[in-house]
Amino acid sequence: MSRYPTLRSCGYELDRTIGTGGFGKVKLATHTLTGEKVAIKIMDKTKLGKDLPRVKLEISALKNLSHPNICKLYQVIETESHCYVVMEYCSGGELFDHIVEKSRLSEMESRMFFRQIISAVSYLHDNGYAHRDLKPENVLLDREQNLKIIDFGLCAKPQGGMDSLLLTSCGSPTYAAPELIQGVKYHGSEVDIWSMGVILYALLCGCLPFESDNIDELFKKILKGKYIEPGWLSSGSKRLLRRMLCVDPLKRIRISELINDPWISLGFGCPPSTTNHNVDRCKDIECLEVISQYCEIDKEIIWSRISKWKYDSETATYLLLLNKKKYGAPLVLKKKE
Ligand SMILES: O=C(Nc1ccc2c(c1)CNCC2)c1ccc(F)cc1
Repeated sequence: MSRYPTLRSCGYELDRTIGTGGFGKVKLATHTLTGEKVAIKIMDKTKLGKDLPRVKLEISALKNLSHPNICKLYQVIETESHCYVVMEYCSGGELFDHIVEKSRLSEMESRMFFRQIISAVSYLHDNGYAHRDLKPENVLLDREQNLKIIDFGLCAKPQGGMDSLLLTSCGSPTYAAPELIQGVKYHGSEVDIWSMGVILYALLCGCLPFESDNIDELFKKILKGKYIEPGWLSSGSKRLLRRMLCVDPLKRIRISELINDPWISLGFGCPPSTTNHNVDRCKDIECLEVISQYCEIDKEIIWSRISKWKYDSETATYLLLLNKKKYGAPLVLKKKE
């Protein structure tokens, strides 16, 4: 009998563990009705303690966000003891492992991934959020090598909007901006730009710009902002890295300049897309028809329930059917036993 009977009764068949973190573990699972694979973050609420607000924050952020490069939330299941967060499965795993496998990426492949990060982060900032924990481990790949940002447990949506200052020092020091580790007030958008610079460096160089086993040494390196520029870097990529890994947040490149930087558009002829993406909130008659036939309920009634976006089993079934449609899988639901 599986250790999580709730999940089986909620329509998921659990598979192997694909990730573990401070909050709990992530297991691969199959959504029985659609046969789609999902990733389920399993958290023991009694053990979460001070981290419980982080989980709530991540869930509320994900409910408001819908973008092709942000990992999708399908369903939230809460019991007395556990919280289960059903997410989009990113079968390509961590971008970090992809870089390590190839030791470093070509300028073109780095640019292809980095444009997707820019698109996701500019969408985040336009919606008043700062991620604050951007790092290669939080950037996954789906089956078509599309990039997906995860882990919004440290994201901030400052009341006063993106121009108001934050103080909480958070995220991993290796990727954290100088002002964040100094504990001075900072803008969420500016620390995200710095972390994106660390990710771009990792893509192009296959290692990290600031590293040390000793935390004080690491802090000194970050505050100095000096890093090695390997010989293979083009002048365009060196210039961009210097603009992103700029110790003074006031002189650091802004997301609007980054989008229009010539290095970012090389070979693409246009800047990354920054249009608002709420495609998942659209009314898809075909998917509604499939659910309506399965439940034998009128599709307008189905839509009136789904369009409340409660992230319950109906939301999950609808979004997973949308997924199947997107990559041309047959729109069928498994017959009731
Ligand atoms: O899909 C996820 N992780 C994942 C998927 C595939 C693989 C891994 C992690 C790691 N090993 C290689 C294969 C995932 C998705 C959402 C999430 F919040 C956390 C993790």
